[in-house]
Amino acid sequence: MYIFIINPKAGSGRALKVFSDIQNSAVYRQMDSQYFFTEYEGHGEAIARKISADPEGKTIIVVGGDGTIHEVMNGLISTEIRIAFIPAGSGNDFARGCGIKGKPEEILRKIIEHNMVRPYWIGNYTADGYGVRKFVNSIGFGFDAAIAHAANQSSYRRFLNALGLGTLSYVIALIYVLMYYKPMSMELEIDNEKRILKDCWMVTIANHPYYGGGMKIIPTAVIQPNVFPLLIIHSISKWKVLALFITVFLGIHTRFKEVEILEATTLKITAETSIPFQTDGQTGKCSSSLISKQKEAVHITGIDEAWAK
Ligand SMILES: Nc1ncnc2c1ncn2[C@@H]1O[C@H](COP(=O)(O)OP(=O)(O)OP(=O)(O)O)[C@@H](O)[C@H]1O
Repeated sequence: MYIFIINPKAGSGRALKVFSDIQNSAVYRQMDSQYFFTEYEGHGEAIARKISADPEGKTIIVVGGDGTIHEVMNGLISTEIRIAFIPAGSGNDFARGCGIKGKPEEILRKIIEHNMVRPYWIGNYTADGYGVRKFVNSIGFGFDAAIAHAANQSSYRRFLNALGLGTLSYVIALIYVLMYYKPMSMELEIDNEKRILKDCWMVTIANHPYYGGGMKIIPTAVIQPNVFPLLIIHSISKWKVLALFITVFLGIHTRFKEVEILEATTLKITAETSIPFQTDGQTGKCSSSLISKQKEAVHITGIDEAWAK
């Protein structure tokens, strides 16, 4: 049984058009399927929780953006269920990271005909000691989270997303946040080794390279169990941060001496003040967080042959 979860708001309404095209396709008519539209923020999580309570023989097909797949993964109570993703959001970094390519109908055909599955290890995090939540693409603390927050709040984001210029809204937010943002003091405990960074701009952990609608924030990130890469930017001038972010688009920002890329199995972040954070583009604030990888992989289907393992 294939169960679609569609976010009608994703991609400024694009998910509705994508799902309507899917329903008109020949492949959809052959499928034993059901569908649910999300009706409010967090509804994707509630639907996924209910479906995955009885996972046998089921595949959830998410039609939406990174926020929708984030909700669905957070709702899963079993990793036995298969997950497929048809990108219809404005960023779609999860699809890039997993090698989900092609037109919606082609992806649907791969889901039902190729039957290939790839394990994917999502991340766990806590914020201020509250229950464990999951991140699918990345979690970031500091400057990048402040940018994501400003972009999410902006009036121009919807308009630019509708024109397919989602990354431009990120760039505008970046310049705006750069004007007022001040680096923070953070204590990092990386696999039990403590470091105090007095002038820390950002710390980002990624399950695959893509971020902010196609930027390769950690170009070397690979889908793997147990270990995650973390990128730290600290002790850098404002103007150099701007230069650094321009080079993110070329993937050469990691050559700056102020950029460190490490690997860890656990990371604890603490700060005296509240730090902005973003998980898969959704934002919040906290003064402590613990990050690790979920032990069991989730099973992703609908991927390109070259990516299947
Ligand atoms: N019916 C709804 N009304 C309002 N918001 C909704 C509804 N259903 C889901 N949402 C919210 O929509 C938000 C945005 O969804 P999503 O991130 O998938 O799309 P996007 O922002 O266009 O894509 P991306 O994150 O890839 O840029 C999610 O955080 C989700 O909670």
